[in-house]
Amino acid sequence: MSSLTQIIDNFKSEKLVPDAAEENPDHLVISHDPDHPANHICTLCRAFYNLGWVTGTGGGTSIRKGPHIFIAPSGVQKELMQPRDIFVLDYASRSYLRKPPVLKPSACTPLFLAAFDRDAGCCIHTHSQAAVLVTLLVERLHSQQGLKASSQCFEIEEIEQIKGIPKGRGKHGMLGYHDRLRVPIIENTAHEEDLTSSLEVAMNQYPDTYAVLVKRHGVYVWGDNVQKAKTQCER
Ligand SMILES: CSCCC(=O)C(=O)COP(=O)(O)O
Ligand SMILES: [Zn+2]
Repeated sequence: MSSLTQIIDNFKSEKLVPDAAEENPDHLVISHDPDHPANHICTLCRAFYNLGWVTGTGGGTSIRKGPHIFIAPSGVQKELMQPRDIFVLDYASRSYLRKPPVLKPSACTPLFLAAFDRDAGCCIHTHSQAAVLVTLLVERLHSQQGLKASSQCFEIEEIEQIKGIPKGRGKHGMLGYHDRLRVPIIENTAHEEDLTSSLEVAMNQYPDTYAVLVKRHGVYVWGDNVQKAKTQCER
């Protein structure tokens, strides 16, 4: 090591010169790798917009990579986001390592964290019209049958697509064609973040689920990694 490098390193280790990384956390979101979470969130949200899932600023995606959680900003057109717009949270301390100026982190953040607390690697929230329609249909069926609103759940079997859904957390393999997929439905709230406690209750009541429907709103889907969350959401 040259003596100059050594002097610089000594200065850095004594914190006499701040690391460039400490001064400017942009390195956390700037990468040429398309699979870097900051790039991946933007690519996924553009695709989800084209499916009609995140229109009108609604919905979003969050990815966990190592100690970091990457989160989209709130109230922006999700299909137009750039990596520089992405927030980075330290999962352990729940403190922000990078906050883009002016923007606020997604209102879905506490719900995304509930999925990460269940070992998810990615959580996707959509306002898919199919998801909203399912919640309306189940609501109608329940009221026709005089059932309690608090116990609503979408159940389906003998449909090819459920073969792409894992049996459950800690369980080996995927559901079979004749298995029954159960997706709990929670009541909507006026503010997204207020959904957190009922989402957590549903996650505990249905420990095998990888999705929770939100009545008259949309769906949260998570998976062990980005690919699994995306494909499970598409089903
Ligand atoms: C018009 S969207 C209302 C809030 C909402 O449901 C949502 O999913 C948006 O979350 P954001 O990430 O934009 O805070
Ligand atoms: Zn929403």
